[in-house]
Amino acid sequence: MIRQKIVAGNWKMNGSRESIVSLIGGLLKMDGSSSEVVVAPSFPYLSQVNDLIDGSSVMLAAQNVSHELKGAYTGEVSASMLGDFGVKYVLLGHSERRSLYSETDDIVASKVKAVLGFGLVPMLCIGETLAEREYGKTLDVCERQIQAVIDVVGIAAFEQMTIAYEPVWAIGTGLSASAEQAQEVHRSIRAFLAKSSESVSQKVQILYGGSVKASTSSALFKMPDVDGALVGGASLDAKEFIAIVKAAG
Ligand SMILES: O=C[C@H](O)COP(=O)(O)O
Repeated sequence: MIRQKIVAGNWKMNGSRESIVSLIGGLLKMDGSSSEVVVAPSFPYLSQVNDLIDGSSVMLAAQNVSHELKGAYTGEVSASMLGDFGVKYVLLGHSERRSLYSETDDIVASKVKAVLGFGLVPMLCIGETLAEREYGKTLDVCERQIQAVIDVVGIAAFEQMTIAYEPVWAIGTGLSASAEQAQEVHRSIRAFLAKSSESVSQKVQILYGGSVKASTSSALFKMPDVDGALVGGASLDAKEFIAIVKAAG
């Protein structure tokens, strides 16, 4: 099955009104791409970015959401609010949220449910730490993180989702997984999904994230089960990010 590639830039807690005008200005000069290009600014900039990308094919993502739908939850942002600002994708379960903000598999699953309820697309981030890889637990961890979501929303919901495999040891370290290492895990994730539904496993886009750069991206994108990239640091540089999008085709 042919799956469209997605190249998503997770800006994390970076940027200003000014830097965003220049970054999006750079991205909009890009020639047409057959891949879907997505940017994920911090909450305060969603509206600005939504205006700047209006009329282009660039899509908007949020980096987090509340699992609650509305009410007395000071400081939280709901899925319906994200929908109001043109958000299509929501990153969920990023390892920084899991490790720094104690997001458990159950919390991530409830966020996925909230996001799906408003017609947005969860981008479910999964991946193992270095210690887990060294103990041979990579697949156990990825499968546990996915199963927690299947248990709450069901396998069919994965047709409306994307998965980002991001080995924690590769995030922000400059140590990208090799294309072969990524392919091996992506293939196994798809095989795991196939145990619940073959057709869903073939449709779901599985992105790789972790120190993706233009120089390493072409090899990654040649892998049959790598359907794009979730890019952190390199997405803050328009030239580098465009080069990654071009590598995706
Ligand atoms: O969401 C993106 C990942 O955390 C990757 O970040 P990175 O490209 O800076 O390693």
